[in-house]
Amino acid sequence: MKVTKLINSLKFKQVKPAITSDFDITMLTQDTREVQPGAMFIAVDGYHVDGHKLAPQAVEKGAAIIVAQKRIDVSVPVIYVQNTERAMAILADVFYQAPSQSMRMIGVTGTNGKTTVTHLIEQIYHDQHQATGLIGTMYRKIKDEVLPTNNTTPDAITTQRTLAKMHQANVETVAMEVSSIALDLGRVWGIDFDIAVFTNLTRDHLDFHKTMGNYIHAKSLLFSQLGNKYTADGTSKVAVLNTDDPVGQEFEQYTAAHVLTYGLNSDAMIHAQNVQIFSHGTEFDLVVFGEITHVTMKLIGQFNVYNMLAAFAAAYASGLPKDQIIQSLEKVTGVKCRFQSIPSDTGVRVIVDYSHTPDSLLNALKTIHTFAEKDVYCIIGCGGDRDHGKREQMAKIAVQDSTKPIFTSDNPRTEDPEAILKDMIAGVPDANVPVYVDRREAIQEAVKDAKPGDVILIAGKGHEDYQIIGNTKHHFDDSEEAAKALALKPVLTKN
Ligand SMILES: CC(=O)N[C@H]1[C@@H](OP(=O)(O)OP(=O)(O)OC[C@H]2O[C@@H](n3ccc(=O)[nH]c3=O)[C@H](O)[C@@H]2O)O[C@H](CO)[C@@H](O)[C@@H]1O[C@H](C)C(=O)N[C@@H](C)C(=O)N[C@H](CCC(=O)O)C(=O)O
Ligand SMILES: Nc1ncnc2c1ncn2[C@@H]1O[C@H](COP(=O)(O)OP(=O)(O)OP(=O)(O)O)[C@@H](O)[C@H]1O
Ligand SMILES: N[C@H](CCC[C@H](N)C(=O)O)C(=O)O
Ligand SMILES: [Mg+2]
Repeated sequence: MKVTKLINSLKFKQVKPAITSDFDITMLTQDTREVQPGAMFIAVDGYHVDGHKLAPQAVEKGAAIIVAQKRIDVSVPVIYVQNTERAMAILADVFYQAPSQSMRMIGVTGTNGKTTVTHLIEQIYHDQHQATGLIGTMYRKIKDEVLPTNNTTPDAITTQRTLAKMHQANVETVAMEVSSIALDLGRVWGIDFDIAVFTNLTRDHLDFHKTMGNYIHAKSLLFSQLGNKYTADGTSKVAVLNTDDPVGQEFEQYTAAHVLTYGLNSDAMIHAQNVQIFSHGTEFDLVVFGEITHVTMKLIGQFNVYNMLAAFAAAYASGLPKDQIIQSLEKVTGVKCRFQSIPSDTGVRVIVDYSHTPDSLLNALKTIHTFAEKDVYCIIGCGGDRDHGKREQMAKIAVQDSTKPIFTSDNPRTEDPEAILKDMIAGVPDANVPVYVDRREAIQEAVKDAKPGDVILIAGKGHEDYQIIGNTKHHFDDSEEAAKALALKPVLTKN
């Protein structure tokens, strides 16, 4: 793409020295390690490194022009802007030819349920014979092609590049997780969302946002940035809000789009009633603008009723027929390592779950209690370099809502695993909870000890196939460890 086209897309800037002849930009990047000849390098002042200091390195590697927000001394032209992250979002959208405008973009935000809801949405549109795309915690997915990801919501350039590939592959609908951190850092400024979904809000990421007020504000940006588009052909913008959550009610005020509300409360436009939770599924009556349909789903738990309602509402907002959406949702068996049982003939049910916040842990345990007959083990740790305040809370929930809590390590990252465990124990000074720093040992001991009829929840790491100790990722997979431990137990003979 010609450099002048990119420069012109930035309304307010200074170019020094002025460009005298137009030339081609081969790539956009914010990372010197990726620079190729003819690149536009965007300098970002990050948490660890200031990209401005690395601009000379980018030039050495062939960058043809730099975007900066601080004065720098380099031998190529510099585009000075107020904020390079905002410029990056705009430039990436223009460079990749605004792919989000050609596809139905559904953004999902909230503390818990984003990965689940995006997968449910993907399933619904897949069943409509639409080509789908997905961006989220586990991967980026273009139809059936799975690409790795570093972040739940990647940086603006990676996201726009991915969206462009999706558009080239004729993807029609994209379900995308939008994290509060991404919203705060402006990673999604360049995306034209059509439907924005709010799941719920409870404590998380306070290491980053510092206060719940800042956290809520970051989440609200998805709705305030949605804009408005009122048309008669069904392409209008819609904010899908869980109004059982007071934060969802608050967000009604922040959006100029149409609002579609959902929840268990009968005030919501789309709501569920008569919820019945079983050990292998959930049933409820779905009420859509007064019309009732009985739904039998394979996903377990009240929290999954909310996820179903969110996905249903998003698809309904885009104009899909109610009965077809329900058919898709009824057949979904689950999302990887979100409340997923490990098959075994031992009579012990092991459930791997990605609950790594107080609220999600509580929901997972409450759900287990609706069907557990005997002991409930809860193997739980807390991530290092993350909010310290949630450690005591999660420890308390494990002790209060399971009969056999076991504390262990999650991803200690650069923290001392023993110190993280101490923070957890401080939340339950009077409880005598077994502690295994080694997560493998915690799983082995629980499985060895459990009797038929018991349930073991292994919480916090879900699909992660690694454990981060220091700065190194070691292979570790809760499901794999649980299966190995279960294989050593006697098979239950049925009379
Ligand atoms: C706190 C945070 O969000 N950090 C993100 C940030 O990293 P950073 O600020 O530390 O970057 P840095 O290392 O200081 O580098 C600054 C700049 O210099 C550049 N650089 C750096 C080194 C070099 O040799 N050359 C170079 O050009 C970098 O490309 C960057 O542009 O920019 C990086 C590139 O975009 C992100 O990958 C990184 O996410 C890290 C991995 C992370 O862990 N983020 C978490 C907190 C996060 O974003 N989580 C959310 C929520 C998850 C959820 O709940 O589901 C998410 O969306 O993933
Ligand atoms: N609607 C919900 N309300 C509360 N808890 C939920 C909900 N949906 C899922 N959970 C719990 O949260 C865990 C994570 O679910 P999921 O991965 O769908 O959320 P997420 O928002 O994508 O999380 P992350 O921020 O880590 O990407 C699940 O394993 C489950 O225990
Ligand atoms: N996206 C979340 C995931 C946390 C998962 C948990 N296993 C942990 O490491 O704390 C984060 O990076 O905070
Ligand atoms: Mg997720």
